[in-house]
Amino acid sequence: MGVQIAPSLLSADFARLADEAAAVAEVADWLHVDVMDNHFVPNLTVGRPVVEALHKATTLPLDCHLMIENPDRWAVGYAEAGAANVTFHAEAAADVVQTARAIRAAGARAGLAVKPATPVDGYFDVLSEFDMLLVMTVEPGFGGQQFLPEMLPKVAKARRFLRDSGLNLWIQVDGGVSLETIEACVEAGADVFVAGTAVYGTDDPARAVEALRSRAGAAAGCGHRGAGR
Ligand SMILES: O=C(CO)[C@@H](O)[C@H](O)COP(=O)(O)O
Ligand SMILES: [Fe+2]
Repeated sequence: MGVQIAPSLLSADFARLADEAAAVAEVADWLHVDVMDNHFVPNLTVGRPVVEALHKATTLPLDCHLMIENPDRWAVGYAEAGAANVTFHAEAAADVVQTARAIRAAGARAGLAVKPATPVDGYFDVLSEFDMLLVMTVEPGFGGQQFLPEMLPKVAKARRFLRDSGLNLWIQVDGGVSLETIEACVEAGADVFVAGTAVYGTDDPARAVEALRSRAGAAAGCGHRGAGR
């Protein structure tokens, strides 16, 4: 599995989402859409109608990160809306396995996200139900926060477990990922990189994606687009 770069629209211009998606369409692997409900996190962004509209507006696979309560009820709707990946928070779900199965049955990949304070070990026994593990490298809720390097051992531990058990999941990192932090993430075992500020906070988002890919690819030894499974 190669390096995947997923620019986060959270740092884009919300009045021009289709244009912002188009700006990275030739160079990104996925487009990361942060769904926040103002309950699970103290911020409110977009929901299913915007995901449906984006699905029509871009060819990029949509990587939906649900920061919402009761994903057991709502997550499947994002798969039905056309998301390629639907990732929900372990802390918010009553039954992570049932929810993952519902997402997969609706045709999307399932992702499990953990907040910085949540140990990952408690979920090792359910990872076979998932396509991706998201290790948050900031407290979820806002873009532009400082990367938490103390999350890297969590990534490394998860990668070791996946290797030892022969499971083929992506490990995504999200929060404060930049040219300064991406190499350490690769070295810890991450292979999917969400970047908001480091992409849309620049004058040239496409170039920023390419720079992140080349730095991650150099550290991983395989950076070309489409190198994923
Ligand atoms: O899920 C989140 C925030 O909760 C992220 O996806 C942010 O959008 C990342 O933004 P940067 O830290 O890259 O600016
Ligand atoms: Fe996110």
